[in-house]
Amino acid sequence: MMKVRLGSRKSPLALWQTRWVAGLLEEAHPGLEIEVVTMDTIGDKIRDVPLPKIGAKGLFTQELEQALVADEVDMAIHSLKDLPTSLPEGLKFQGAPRRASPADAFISTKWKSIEEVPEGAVIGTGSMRRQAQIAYAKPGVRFEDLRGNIDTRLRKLHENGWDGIIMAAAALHRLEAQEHVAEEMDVARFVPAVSQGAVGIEVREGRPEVDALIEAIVCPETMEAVLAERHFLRALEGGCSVPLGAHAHKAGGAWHYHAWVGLPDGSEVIEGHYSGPNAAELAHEAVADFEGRGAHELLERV
Ligand SMILES: NCc1[nH]cc(CCC(=O)O)c1CC(=O)O
Repeated sequence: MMKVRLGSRKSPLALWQTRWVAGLLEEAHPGLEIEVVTMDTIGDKIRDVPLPKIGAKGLFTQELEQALVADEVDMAIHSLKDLPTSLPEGLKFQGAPRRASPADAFISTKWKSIEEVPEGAVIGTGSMRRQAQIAYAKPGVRFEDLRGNIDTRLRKLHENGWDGIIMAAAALHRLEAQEHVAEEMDVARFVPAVSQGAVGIEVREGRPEVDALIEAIVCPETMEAVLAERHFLRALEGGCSVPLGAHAHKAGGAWHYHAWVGLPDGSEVIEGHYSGPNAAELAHEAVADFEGRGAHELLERV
């Protein structure tokens, strides 16, 4: 009988995701023994500084990667959105189970939808992408930085009397906090972050027995989507936190790819839609198109 150690952050969302992966692995491999090893990351330890100001990549993943390299865990379980597109030597992104909703959720007790929010309203978000997309859709809205786990964010919404906050819909579903959601935002307007809603499994290279365990729980359609989205981020990334979204999904037998970059104040935006039989090819098409339209130069101004 084989045993695997899963590395996880300690936040309620991270633990939910790790236990979900553990359950899928147990179901696929009866008799497999699983241990969950929890740890804090820099992102967990530094709670009061806006993430872009901390300035490093992999704020929520580095300690898990160190545990992988040190052979203290066999798999690191991440919100795939938090996993940088370039990984340390010897590590690889090996798989993702079926993705949940990639959408953002609007949370408010004052307004039923982001559309209703008036000029001068205050929205809490720590994400440059969310700020840029809302500023573009709703000029005149103001922003406050927001960090912390789900409970902290909901508490700040109420304490500060803000008009709303934005969080990943998947996170709220997983923690059964949907009652707070005013609206699941339209992904056609508010293009999700790369890999939002997906859980990613990172492993050491050269361990085929571990790869084989993961193979059984991977969703091929999810993998095609998230790899295509990660390609766009990797090609265009200017800094540690960028106002960039990419969303690939399959519908009606074809892949649809939507890419977005903008300035944080929403004053300039580049957006593209691509369709075809293969998500990876659409990602390459999107990168070439965005490069030709000055996306690197736009992101350098952020
Ligand atoms: N570090 C932020 C982060 N990383 C992953 C999630 C949510 C889960 C997901 O997108 O898969 C969140 C919170 C949020 O975006 O509101």
